[in-house]
Amino acid sequence: MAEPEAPEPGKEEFHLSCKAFKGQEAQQIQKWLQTQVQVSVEKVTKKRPWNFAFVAVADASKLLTDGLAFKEAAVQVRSSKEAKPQAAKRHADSESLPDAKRQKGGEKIPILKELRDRIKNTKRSFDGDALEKSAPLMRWDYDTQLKMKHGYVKTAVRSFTKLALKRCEKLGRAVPPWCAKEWSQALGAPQHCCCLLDPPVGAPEESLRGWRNKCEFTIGRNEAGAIEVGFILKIQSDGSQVIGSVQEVPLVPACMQRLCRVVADFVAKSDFPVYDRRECSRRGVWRTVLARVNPAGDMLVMVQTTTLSEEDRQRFVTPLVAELTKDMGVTSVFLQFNDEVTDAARASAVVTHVHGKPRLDMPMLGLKLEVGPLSFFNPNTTTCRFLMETALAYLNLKQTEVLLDIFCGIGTIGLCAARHCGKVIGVDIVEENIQDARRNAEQNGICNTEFLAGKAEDLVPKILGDMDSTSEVVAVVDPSRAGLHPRLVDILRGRMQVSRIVYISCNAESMAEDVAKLGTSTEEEADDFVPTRTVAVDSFPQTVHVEAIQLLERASRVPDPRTKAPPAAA
Ligand SMILES: C[S@@+](CC[C@H](N)C(=O)[O-])C[C@H]1O[C@@H](n2cnc3c(N)ncnc32)[C@H](O)[C@@H]1O
Repeated sequence: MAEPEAPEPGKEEFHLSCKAFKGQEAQQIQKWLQTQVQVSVEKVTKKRPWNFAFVAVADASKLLTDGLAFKEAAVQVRSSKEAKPQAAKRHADSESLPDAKRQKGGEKIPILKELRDRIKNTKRSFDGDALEKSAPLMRWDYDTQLKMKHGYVKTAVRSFTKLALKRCEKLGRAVPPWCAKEWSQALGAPQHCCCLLDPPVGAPEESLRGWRNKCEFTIGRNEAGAIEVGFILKIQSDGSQVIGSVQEVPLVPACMQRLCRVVADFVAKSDFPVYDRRECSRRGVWRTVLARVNPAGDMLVMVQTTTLSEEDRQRFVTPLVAELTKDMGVTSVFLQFNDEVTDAARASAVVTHVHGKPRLDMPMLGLKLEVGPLSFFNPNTTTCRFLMETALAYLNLKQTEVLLDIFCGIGTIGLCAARHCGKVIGVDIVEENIQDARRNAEQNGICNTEFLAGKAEDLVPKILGDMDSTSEVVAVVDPSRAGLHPRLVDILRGRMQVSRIVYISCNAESMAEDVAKLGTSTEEEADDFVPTRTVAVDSFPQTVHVEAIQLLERASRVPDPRTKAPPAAA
């Protein structure tokens, strides 16, 4: 974080700090100084997240009185000269920053896990704007962000052995060899890591901003009560929400920022009210807007309302479509009806295609993929390519192998991998994803794929059970944040046809739990998995999120780095 600009020389300058300053604007501090403390203010330097400010005042006597308080919280006052030597310590002291870790070269890299935990704990009482909420890493340059993410994934890799040791103790079994310190040392892995860690894959300069290809905006009211289309900032105790503008949010592409303004104007002028989310009401019409954009700038938009009669629907659909399709690149418009308490509609909610093309083209590694409003697609088109390339390198497929693409979405990984292997079998719980995957295979002339809808934990045992024992299977798993179902872990570990697993995760902490389980079955003699290589891929610049790719191989195929002994016969 940049230090605040110091006040001009020659003025009486003070460093004020107070926990209630956090989230306040400079004008609020200035107003308090003038009206409550009654000092004449020359200058206030303060940024919103900081809990401190630099002020220059004409008469310091009132500032230096005991018991100075802002919103009933004590204010500490020091002269700026006195405060300066503290500046280096301030990163760690500030309530808004995670503890920093000093690297060998003297550079300080904040610890991402602490920031993530802090954000999780203050979710409901968040007191900032949409920029701070959705782009909390903005204050660090991108190089530092990438180091923070690499460090976070490294911490997760370090926990593989700790979690495996705990599990072995619980199961009363011996610890697998890859947990030994000597294993890590012989491999030349980073300290306390049981496997190699590749350099992180970052986003290119041109896609550090406006990278989201899909956003879901809420239609509601901002702090001042005006209609706003943007991100939820706060949920109040009565169920109402405060919506923050996305006009300054760097992850949102300019076309979607414009869309939010256009929809807000349209809603403000419409005869239908905004949906009131308070528990005592839960009435109204306008709820959310979903937008997807492709690299060509074509946009798909889905507007969610409560269920309307055909007559009411007709009253606003034509003018809404006219407004949306004026000059924003909107090529598809959908409506969704949702009468649930939350805006997360059920899979059975009615979705109607009301204008334009029914699908949006998403090019990927030479393929032409198509997505609908509800299909899953990686939210960052640029880094999705890097993610696919890295996953393919980790998969290292052979023509004799079958790729099991578990949690396949619209088939992105499987379709990119299809020409490198004998067959792809994809599984996803969402029927629309599977239909898209089949259509995508057909449109790209890919004939060696099969996509099945259902729960992975139910379908994968059947798929592997139907294969003969000599089949060579490689699995790629890309689950949601919760990680793998225990039944899926057991089946992947227990079926010897599965020789490698490439685990793609948006939550390295749940992945670590699964890696420990895949590496330690109840049977000590079993040929369990060994984590062999990891990499962080940053698909989410400016946010606290990162993807990790982990390769796991059967112990019998991994040479022991301590003895350089060849792998045991598979
Ligand atoms: C992180 S996405 C992965 C998408 C895909 N691999 C890609 O590259 O675009 C997780 C996917 O898991 C699916 N899913 C969630 N729970 C599931 C389950 N129990 N069984 C099968 N699929 C599931 C979701 O529908 C979603 O498409």
